[in-house]
This record gives sequence, structure tokens and C-alpha cells, in this order.
Amino acid sequence: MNQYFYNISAGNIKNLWPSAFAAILDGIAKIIPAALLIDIFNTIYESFAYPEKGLNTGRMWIVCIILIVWLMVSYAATSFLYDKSFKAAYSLAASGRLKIAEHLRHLSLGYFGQRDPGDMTNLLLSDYGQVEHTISHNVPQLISAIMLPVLAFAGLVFVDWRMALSMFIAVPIGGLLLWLTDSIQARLSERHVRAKNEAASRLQEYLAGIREIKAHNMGGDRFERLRLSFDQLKRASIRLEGLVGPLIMGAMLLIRSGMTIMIYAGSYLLVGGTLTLPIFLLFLLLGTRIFEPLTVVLMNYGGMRYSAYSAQRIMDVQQHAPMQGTASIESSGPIVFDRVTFGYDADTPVLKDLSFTIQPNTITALVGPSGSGKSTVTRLIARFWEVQQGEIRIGGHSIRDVNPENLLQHMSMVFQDVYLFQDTIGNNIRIGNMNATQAEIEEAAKRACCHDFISQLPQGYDTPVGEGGSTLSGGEKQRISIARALLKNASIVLLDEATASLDPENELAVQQAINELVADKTVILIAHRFKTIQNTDKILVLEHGRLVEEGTHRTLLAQEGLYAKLWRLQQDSDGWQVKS
Ligand SMILES: Nc1ncnc2c1ncn2[C@@H]1O[C@H](COP(=O)(O)OP(=O)(O)OP(=O)(O)O)[C@@H](O)[C@H]1O
Repeated sequence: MNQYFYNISAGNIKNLWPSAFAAILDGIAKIIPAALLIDIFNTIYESFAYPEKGLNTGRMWIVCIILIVWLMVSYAATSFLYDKSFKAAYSLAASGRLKIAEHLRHLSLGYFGQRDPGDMTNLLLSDYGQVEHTISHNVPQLISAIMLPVLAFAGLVFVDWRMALSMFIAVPIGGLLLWLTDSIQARLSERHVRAKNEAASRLQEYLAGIREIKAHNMGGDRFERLRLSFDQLKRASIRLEGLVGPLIMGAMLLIRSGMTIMIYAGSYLLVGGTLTLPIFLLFLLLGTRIFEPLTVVLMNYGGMRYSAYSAQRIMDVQQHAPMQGTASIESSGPIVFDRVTFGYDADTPVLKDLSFTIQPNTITALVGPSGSGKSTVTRLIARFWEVQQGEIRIGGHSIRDVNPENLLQHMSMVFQDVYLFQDTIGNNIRIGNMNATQAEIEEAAKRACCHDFISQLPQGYDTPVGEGGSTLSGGEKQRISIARALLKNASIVLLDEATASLDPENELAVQQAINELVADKTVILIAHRFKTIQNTDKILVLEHGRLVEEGTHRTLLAQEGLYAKLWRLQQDSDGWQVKS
């Protein structure tokens, strides 16, 4: 139970106090008027039983006034505290979501490779929504449902222990039933969440790949996977409701049977003369009130069990250790790969025993056949993944010890697959430097050869970009990405096929812009077109994740090895054309 509260409060049980306090107050507020009503009844009853005394109107008035004042005070107090509990729930969820999003930023990209994107979206929206609802609605109900019977039992035992016992005797049996079936419910909830995540992932995949699905007329297979996942979700939902529902109904029935037992026992004792009518009425009135919250809680029990699993998933992500490191690199210094072995999956290394040194303020080109590990080298320099063996050092510091934020401050990157955010073009360039002025953004855009096309758009730099940059061409996106890098002006520049998707007209201009960008920088460049790297300071030739050659264009050609072979192949392919 403690773990449950710990989880749903995202590790801070104090967050639940306002709702707990509100719930207890609300519970007491419900009992007091009932007790006062009994006093009114007792006063009237006495006036009939002892007519010589007459009706004690003074007492009646006092009780009525207390009742009115109590109702007003309790209304004000509970609405104030409920307001607090709802606010606590919603702010907990809002800050929790942001905290998780921030935490995710500090995890290595390897972590995301192990999880489905749909799963993460579900976690942040659906799981948090579930927990939010539990804290704002179910936790107050649960606390009230537990506290009320306990307080009532403690009080009623002194009024008439036989009646109190008969009223509460079935409660532990109902609780026992729930406890015994808890593991089944936990398992079914878990399966349901998994099925829901799978359906969300398949749907996301289907929508993201809709272009390919249409282009290749893939309806059948893809649609089948989507249909299967929805089918699985339907079955998991039916199983969850079908099994958990009757169990909860059973527990509810058992608990409610306490009222029947109490009525039976009360009638028996009343007839026997050992119980007075007002006491019997008191138990009858309180009985309906006390078990009401418990019934509501049981109705929502499935949802609460479910949210326990949601909360556990949130905690698991929160407890996943972020990337460590406190050192900072002041000036970039040489980049050293020291016997680095790395695989996205630890059992299949992509880079094997890789060693080389890149001197500061030089341009180093990475070449090699497709899949040889060139992009992986650049991702490791940026510490998107941690290496499994060996060490990468920048300026003498192992990057494992460097603060990841500090490391990335020193790097500008231009990837093959550019992602643009759903924002204006200007703001997408500003990502390079959030403090940049409009003039600086335009200057960077001019140098990256995208100012002209942006200016021709109806809203210029304020033109919104579709999600992922879907409203721009590949070349346009890449130029915007170069503008970002120019704006960042970091000392290490990682260029991954920066000019691959540009038309020949723009390529020259972009090449000039890149030349400006790379001046006095440490540059690691992946370019498939060898003519762009003939003048680089060093070329590293990779094959199957190993460094097979290293030198300048001239020395490598003279070696007549893999580089010379790839160079000749490219020379030949440059002369190819599609024949009509
Ligand atoms: N995120 C990833 N998860 C698992 N495997 C990956 C991932 N990225 C790349 N790989 C694999 O690692 C190997 C090296 O990939 P990498 O992208 O570094 O090669 P590359 O030389 O840059 O290729 P290309 O020239 O085609 O871009 C390939 O076998 C690739 O399939």
C-alpha cells in the first residue's frame, strides 16, 4: 500500500496530504449531521415516551442551529480543500510530465532504441492522465472510505458493541477477497496497458508510414498488424472487465451484507428489549452513510489498480539513471578514439577496436562503404550512445566524465535526416542559438543559402513548418539545418552528408557556406562525394567498423587500397547516365 501511494505521488507522498485531509473532513461532515438528526429524533421520541415532560424545543433549536452552522462551515472547508486536492493533482501531473520530458533529454539515445515511441507517448499522456485522475478523485475517496468505517467503528463500539460488530463483520471478508485476487488484477492491468501501448505504437507507425504504405500499396500487411493490435486490446479490455468486475461486485456484496446482518441483529435485540429504538435508528442511518464511500471506491477499484501499474511505469522511467559526468571542456583540444568498440546491440559490434586522433582546427573526412560505421563515429563523439569498450577523449577528458550538456555546447551538427519542429522557420533556425537576433538569424540563413527561398514565402521567416518539416523539400530542410549550425558557431562541427540532397546549383553555394562554418573549427565530415574531401587534412577509411586506411587524398590514392578503389568507382559513376 505504501509503495502504491509512493508511486502515484511520483515519490512524494506529501503531495497527497491536501486530498487526504479534504477526504477525512468530508467524511466527518457526512457523519455529524446524521448524529445530530438522531438527537432530534431522540428528543421527539422522549416527548412521546414521557408526555409529562413535553417537547424540549430549546434543545431542538440548538441542534438545528448547530446543524446549519456545521453544514455551512463544512461546505466551505471541503470545497476549499477539494480545490486544493484537484490543483495538487493537476499540478503534480503537469510538473511530472515536464520533469519526465526533461529527464528523457538526459538519457542516452540507446534507451529510446529499446522502447517504442508509442509506449513513451502513452506514458506521458495516458499513464499520467490515469494517475492524475486517481489522485484527484480516487485517493480522497479511498482515504475517506478507509477512515470513515474505522472512526465510526471506534465510536459505535462504545454505543453498542454488538450492533457495531454485526455491522462491520463482513468488511474484513470483502477486503480479504480483494487482497487474494490482487495479483490477478495486477496481471490483467499490466496486460491491458501492454496491449494499449502496442495498439498506440502500431497506429503511430501506420500514420508515420502512410506515404510508403500508399506508394507500395502495402494496405494488407500493415493494416493486418494494426487490426491485430486493436483486436488484442479489445480482448485484454474484455478480460480485465470480465474478471475484475465480478470480483469487485462480490466484495461489494459482502461488505453491504453487513447492513443486513446488523438489521437482523438489531431487530432481534430490539424485540429482546436490550436495544433502544434511537440507537437502532442511529446504526441504520450511519450504516448507509459509512458504507457509501466504500461502495464508490470499490466501483473504481479496477481503475486504481490500473493506475498503480501506470505509476510504476512512470517511476521506472524516472529511476532510469541519466548520463553522468561533471567535467567541462574549455577548449576543444584533440578528439581521440582509443580502442573503441561499440554496438547498438552489445553483442554485435558496429565499431571494432577503433583508434585515431583528430587534431583541433583540422578537417577530417570519414569514408567507407555504406554501413561501415561512419555516422556511428559522429554519434559517439556527441555521446548519443556510451561506448562499450575503450574511450573517447576530447581535450584530454574522457567524454564519459564530461557533462553531456557542456559537451553538446561545443558541437554543431548537420545530420542526414533533418528534423524541423512544428514552429516558424525563424524559430527553427534559432534553435542554434536561442539568444540570436532576427538579423543574426537572417545572416546565418544567407550564408546557408536559404534566405532567398525563405524570403519568397508569404510569411517569410514567420512561415510555419509542418511537423518534422513535412512542408519543405529535403534540400530546403538541410539548408535550414546548416543555418542552425552556423548560428551555433561551436568549436566542433559534425557534418553527416551535408550536401547530399542539394541540387548542383545550390551545392556550390552551400559548400562555400560550409567552408565559412568550418574555418578554425575541428570538423568531422562524412561526404559520399569524394571531390568535396580532396583538400581535407585527413581521411579515415572505415570498413566493417574497422579503420583500414588513414592519410590524405594523395597518400591514400598512392596506397592503391580501399580508398583508391572507392575513388575510382565514384569517378566512373559520375560519368553514368540513364539511357533512354
Ligand atoms: N540506431 C541503430 N540501431 C541499431 N543499429 C544501427 C543503428 N544505426 C545504425 N545501425 C547499424 O550500424 C551499422 C553502421 O551504421 P552507420 O549508420 O554508422 O553506417 P554508415 O557508414 O554511416 O552508413 P551510410 O553510409 O549508409 O550512412 C549498420 O550496420 C547499421 O545498420
